[in-house]
Amino acid sequence: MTNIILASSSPRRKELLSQVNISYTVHPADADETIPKGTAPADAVEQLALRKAEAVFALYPDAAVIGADTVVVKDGQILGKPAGKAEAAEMISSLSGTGHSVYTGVAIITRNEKVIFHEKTNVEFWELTEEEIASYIETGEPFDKAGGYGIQSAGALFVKAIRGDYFTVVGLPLSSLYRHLKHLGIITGSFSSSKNEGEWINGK
Ligand SMILES: Cc1cn([C@H]2C[C@H](O)[C@@H](COP(=O)(O)OP(=O)(O)OP(=O)(O)O)O2)c(=O)[nH]c1=O
Repeated sequence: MTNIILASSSPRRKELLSQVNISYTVHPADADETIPKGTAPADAVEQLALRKAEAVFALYPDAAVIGADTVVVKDGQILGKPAGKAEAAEMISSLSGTGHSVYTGVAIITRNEKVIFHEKTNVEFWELTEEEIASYIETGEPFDKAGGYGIQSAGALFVKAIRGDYFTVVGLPLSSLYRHLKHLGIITGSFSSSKNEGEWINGK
């Protein structure tokens, strides 16, 4: 059985893999996350996911390593994590009352295979008041999240409609990841009732 390693520091990605009882450990990737200006969103998330997976695969050549990257795209512009309150306010205001896309790229690397894919989910926000935006920023939620919001927490209140996999927005498209892992023979199609919490093997 191939060991699965999640190359991520994201507590959400870890929680998501635990939710579906896939056995795994976590080793955050130390990868350069800069991408050339003008890179298309789908290419950007795939390249970054691959970089993260490659960085960790170099340490565990017998494992199946999963890397992922998420960005928000509004009017063709890629929004990563806001650097401060002003940028968070700018990002969330730009999403208010309109639609945007969330792209998550995933790379799976094993000794014999390298699979890279992305999923896209469209999200529509209600019109938000300045007060809502300001008080949301005070919660501190925006700063480690692409686009400055978390759909899985209070950011849920901004969402009018969603089309696509919810989990792509949270940071790991679970059902397509499962299908790829099964296709590669890394997991089987059977489910276990015991929850796997996933040990940190580095960092946290
Ligand atoms: C839009 C959105 C993003 N996010 C998160 C998912 C990702 O963790 C983060 C985007 O940053 P990423 O760079 O994709 O991931 P990360 O830095 O958190 O973790 P790592 O690179 O170590 O894997 O934004 C949410 O949690 N909820 C949301 O609704």
